[in-house]
Amino acid sequence: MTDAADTPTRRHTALPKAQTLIEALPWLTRHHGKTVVIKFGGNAMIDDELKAAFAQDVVFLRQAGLKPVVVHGGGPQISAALDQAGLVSEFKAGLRVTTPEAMDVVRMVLAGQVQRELVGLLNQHGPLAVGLTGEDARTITATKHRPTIEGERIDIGRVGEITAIDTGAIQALLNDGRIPVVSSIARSQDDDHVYNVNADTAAAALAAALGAETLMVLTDVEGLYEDWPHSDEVISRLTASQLEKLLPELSSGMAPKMEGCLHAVRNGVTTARVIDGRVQHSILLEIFTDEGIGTMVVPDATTGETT
Ligand SMILES: Nc1ncnc2c1ncn2[C@@H]1O[C@H](COP(=O)(O)OP(=O)(O)O)[C@@H](O)[C@H]1O
Ligand SMILES: CC(=O)N[C@@H](CCC(=O)OP(=O)(O)O)C(=O)O
Repeated sequence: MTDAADTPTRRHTALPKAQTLIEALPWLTRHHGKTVVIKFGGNAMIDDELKAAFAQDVVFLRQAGLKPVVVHGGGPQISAALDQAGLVSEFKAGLRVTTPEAMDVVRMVLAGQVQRELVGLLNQHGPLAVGLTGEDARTITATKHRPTIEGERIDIGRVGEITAIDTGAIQALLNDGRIPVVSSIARSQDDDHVYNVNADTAAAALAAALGAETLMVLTDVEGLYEDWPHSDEVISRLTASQLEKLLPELSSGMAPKMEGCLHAVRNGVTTARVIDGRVQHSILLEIFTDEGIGTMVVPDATTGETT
């Protein structure tokens, strides 16, 4: 009698699965115990299936022995809520002009809606995710940010420039096996109010402060385009110095992302990657296979292969 495990059909389906698992072994070994900060952009949260796949990937990383920290955005969601409240959305230097009334909406949408939804999706897999904002346990402290446009410093309201990160609460959650989900709102070092911080900037600052191995930024394009918007040729790899030269040419949402990547790799993070959040399971493909896509930024001194 033939053993079921030996039937041709069984061999046919089981072997490719085993090969896929074995292919992941070097990456599992390399990343075990490492902290990965994942920025999930508002524009990448476009449909329910993608959000569910994102949650699966993050839980997979946790179960594979990595320490994922999620920092989420919510730009489009904030714009929709402001619109509903009859408040205008205006961006200057890539940042939302945030009046005190707009700040209430930003806080409500990020901490009360987007973060809650992600925590809920992650916790469908177990009691893992804990949501916090930069206000909690003084995780992110900021002062008023005054960007310079055409040589002039401008006032864009309650937008924060990060002055300090306290990683204590996040480290405690990681040590307890939890997945922190952080909203990019900072406590003010100057008054009792709070500040709106760009989520890419917050993710990069947290990655550096946590000594993360990887910063992964999920967005709604394939990576950094060489000649945007004229071509969709993706730059696959950049050193910190090469990126620094490109920064002045970058516009809109890409500027804070790439500034964040530069900050991260200049402050101890081994790689910073911008990847396409519209591709299901893009996190797993990036971490555990050689199918990595998107743009990878590495520190200047890196000569060896980093995948
Ligand atoms: N060089 C570039 N390469 C790719 N995208 C760019 C570039 N410059 C600007 N962009 C714009 O940046 C957007 C991503 O930033 P953003 O809208 O803030 O997304 P997120 O919500 O993920 O943070 C892209 O959809 C694209 O419109
Ligand atoms: C100061 C500032 O611009 N804050 C952002 C915070 C959310 C964010 O960054 O969301 P995305 O990652 O989806 O763009 C905003 O108000 O839209």
